[in-house]
Amino acid sequence: MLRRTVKNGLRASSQLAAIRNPEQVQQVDPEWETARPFADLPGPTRWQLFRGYQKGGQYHQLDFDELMRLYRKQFGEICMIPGLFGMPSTVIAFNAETFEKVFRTEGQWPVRGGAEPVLHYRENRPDGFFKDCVGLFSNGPQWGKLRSSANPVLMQHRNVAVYLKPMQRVNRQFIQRVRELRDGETAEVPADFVHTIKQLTFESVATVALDKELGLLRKTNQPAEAGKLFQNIDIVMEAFFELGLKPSIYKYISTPTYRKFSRAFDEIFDTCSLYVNEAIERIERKSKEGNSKEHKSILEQMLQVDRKFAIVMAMDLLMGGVDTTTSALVGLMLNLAKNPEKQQKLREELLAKLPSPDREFTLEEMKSLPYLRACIKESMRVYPVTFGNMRSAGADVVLGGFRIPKGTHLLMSNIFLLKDESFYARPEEFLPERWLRRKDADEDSSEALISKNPFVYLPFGFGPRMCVGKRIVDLELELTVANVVRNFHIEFNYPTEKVFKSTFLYMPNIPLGFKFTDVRY
Ligand code: HEM
Repeated sequence: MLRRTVKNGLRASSQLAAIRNPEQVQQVDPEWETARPFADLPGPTRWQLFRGYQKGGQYHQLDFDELMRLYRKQFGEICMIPGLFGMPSTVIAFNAETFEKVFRTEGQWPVRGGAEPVLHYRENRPDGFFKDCVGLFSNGPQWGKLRSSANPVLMQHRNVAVYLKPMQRVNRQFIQRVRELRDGETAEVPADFVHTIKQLTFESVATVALDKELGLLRKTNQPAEAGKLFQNIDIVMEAFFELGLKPSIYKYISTPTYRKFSRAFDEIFDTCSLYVNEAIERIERKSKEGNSKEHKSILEQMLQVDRKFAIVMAMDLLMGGVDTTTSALVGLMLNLAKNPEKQQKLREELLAKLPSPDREFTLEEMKSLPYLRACIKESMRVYPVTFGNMRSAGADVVLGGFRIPKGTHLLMSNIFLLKDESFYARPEEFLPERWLRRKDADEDSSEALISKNPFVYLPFGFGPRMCVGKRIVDLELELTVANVVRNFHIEFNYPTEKVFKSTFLYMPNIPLGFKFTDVRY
């Protein structure tokens, strides 16, 4: 194999450099010859791990981040966790220099593991529907082809305008729903409010992926098949973490969890196909009537690639876009509730742009809300949505002084760095100011408050494989939080210890009895 120096690749200064120049990878690390062998990586033996997971063992029933904390304490900044029962062995790394090196050498088609249950289902579907279109959770050239078709539709700024109106409508329904749900006396919403937030994020993604308002936020007459789709996405996500993160024999014998997962997936497939077919009819009808929109919807643009692509993308967007955004929104509402002076500062920024309650944001207005953006960024630092990022090594690299062969599964966990004083001053505080540029800043901002290393904070991943929903989620979070804060004072009068439980994602784990009182204009 042709081996070149890795130096140039590691010097690249921006994410774009790696995206534009995949040739920088496939090189040999100059430290390789002197590094320690892979087999010397610290970590538990298979037996210690197996024992540890049994009842009474040290790893038994630990939350994901408790487990990470313990591994780090026991084995240091990099360790090797052997695979059990068909799971791949995984190297876990906790420092930013390692992350940078992995991302800089990830190659043209970065490989991310962890989605095996989805791939297993799709590759084994009897009708072979997914044979030549496995979806964005695949790897290699298959993924590369799909992602090149998805990027121009989903990652372009000019397409953001397409989401604005439907998301505004969903937002109006959500505000109305909060008013219906809150208690007449206490103004608190019910403990299961997370369900309503999930409906909101589901509706928001569906307006993009299916070009359809599903009506889940309505008080009555919620369409049955939309409710079923919502439920099935929930089932799939829960089973996905169970099958993907815990040792399981589902690839060899269909376990009850796998059967539940695949049944839900069958129904998701049927409903998404139905909605896409409806959309095709709608679009054709409009076109015949000479009524086609100037700006094509996302689904119309995906249908231009082909029908199968549109269906698979709709499924992937629904899977990727509901729990993640729910977690981010809950975190942000909690941070604003617990920091009323920051909430008020945000409200002042919003009301300065939109002094009247019944007007809606234009795209132009959305562009100049620096404090809102800072609040969102800071909230995902305080309450991260994922524990970090995953890759398979794209080349032979030296990490933490050890040789890591190409293809090794890597889990890069940044959760501890986000709360580390050497990266973020006053790390436990919610300080949106730390993300403001100098011109928007005040006394609470300081360059010293924020990490200089761009690899510490990567909530949406990195490079060509980064979150394909990034543009959607930016608009969705900005619009939703802006509308909630200009309509309501948010309070949360309960403790916030252990608010989130971590599996692969951090999901809310306590009753969410937020108090919403109307803002008086
Ligand atoms: C706050 C919300 C969100 C967060 C924190 C988030 C985070 C991430 C991360 C970390 C990745 C992996 C990136 C990498 O490997 O480099 C990812 C991938 C992905 N996300 Fe998101 N995401 C969010 C919202 C969304 C939304 C709203 C959608 C859909 C509309 C979405 C769809 C996807 C898909 C399909 C992938 C796989 C992309 C690929 O592998 O090519 N995500 N996301």
